[in-house]
Amino acid sequence: MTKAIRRIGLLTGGGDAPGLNAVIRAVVKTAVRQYGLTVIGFQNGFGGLIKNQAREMGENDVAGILPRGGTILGTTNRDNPFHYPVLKGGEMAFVDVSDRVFENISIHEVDALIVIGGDGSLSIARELHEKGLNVVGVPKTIDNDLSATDQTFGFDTALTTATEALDKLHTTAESHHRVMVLEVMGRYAGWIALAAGIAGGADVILIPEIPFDINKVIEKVNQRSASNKKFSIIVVAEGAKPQDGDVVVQRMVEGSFEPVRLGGIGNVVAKQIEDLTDKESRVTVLGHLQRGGSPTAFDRILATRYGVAAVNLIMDGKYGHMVSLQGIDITSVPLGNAVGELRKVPLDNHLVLTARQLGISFGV
Ligand SMILES: Nc1ncnc2c1ncn2[C@@H]1O[C@H](COP(=O)(O)OP(=O)(O)O)[C@@H](O)[C@H]1O
Ligand SMILES: O=P(O)(O)OC[C@H]1O[C@](O)(COP(=O)(O)O)[C@@H](O)[C@@H]1O
Ligand SMILES: [Mg+2]
Repeated sequence: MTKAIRRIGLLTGGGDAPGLNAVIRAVVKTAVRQYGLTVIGFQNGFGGLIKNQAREMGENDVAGILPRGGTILGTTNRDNPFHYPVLKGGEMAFVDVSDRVFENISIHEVDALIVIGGDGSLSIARELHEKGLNVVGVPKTIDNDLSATDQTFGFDTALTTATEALDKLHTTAESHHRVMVLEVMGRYAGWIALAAGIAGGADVILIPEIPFDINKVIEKVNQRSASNKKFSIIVVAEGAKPQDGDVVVQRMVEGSFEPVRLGGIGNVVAKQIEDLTDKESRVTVLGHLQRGGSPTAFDRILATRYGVAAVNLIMDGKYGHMVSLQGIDITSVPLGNAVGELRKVPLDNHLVLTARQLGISFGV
């Protein structure tokens, strides 16, 4: 007979996304009210599970956090228990410390763990499940590039922030007859740029999935000038690249599984526009503003539904699964599916087709 569930663990991993607190709140409320469980929150992603930084969480601890951005548990994009940095003879080495995770799980008598994270955190969750831990996953990323769910929470808020930025850039672009470039997040997938570009009325959208030709971008700007539209708005994903070049790397983050941080393509595009046209151009890099602030109503609802469903998955004994949005239903998929291929923008996606019909240029 399977052991009765009395205590569950919870952590948030990877880059934060608006809505994490809404998931935490829903997990605690459902666990406590519906099933009479005790919830242990591990702090700072897998770091807390490795270093035994944990605390019990009751309904009072989650009061008032629904509209708050960030995560009250803290997070990190380091601290992989299967690839953990330690100093050995003055040199940094990466070792497997996953046994510590099992020790701490046992210290807190946790029967099952909920991991809220992106492809990285969910990959670790899958490995821990393969090693015998009762784990379920909740998908998060503002990039919306997890293929096993129709949408991740955080994306709608990031999209709203990017759209508001485009609205503001429009008024100043119009006054100064300038070309305004907005660089948004999205290292492998251009969902934020694409959706915000349509919602914010951009003239050019540059995404990682469609390498661009700067001459085509300039052609669009010049066409607009010729038709008496003296300004243009360009939205570019940080992972966009020219057909004859590569992505622009901003920095390397030591100790990170994926150390490359992108950024700077907006400046490259703006400089080329100034060099090759008679227009002035300015760049805005939206950066982490997209990851901060209060989640939209859509993200609060999605995150809440995910949190409730994750506790139900545990009670159903569906370990090694992740909650997933399929159409309007919350279902579950194996963690293996969740961390397979990233969901990039297909070239025949309805948003791409809509943009093309509106005359928005993808720089090709
Ligand atoms: N493909 C992968 N397989 C295993 N671990 C990974 C992988 N990618 C990232 N990680 C680890 O997962 C953690 C979180 O990854 P990160 O990409 O920052 O967040 P997210 O969970 O949002 O994808 C980091 O500790 C990183 O070392
Ligand atoms: O937190 P950092 O190191 O600045 O990372 C920035 C990256 O994180 C993201 O915001 C989200 O990525 P994850 O979903 O993998 O956490 C990317 O869009 C961006 O490239
Ligand atoms: Mg990741």
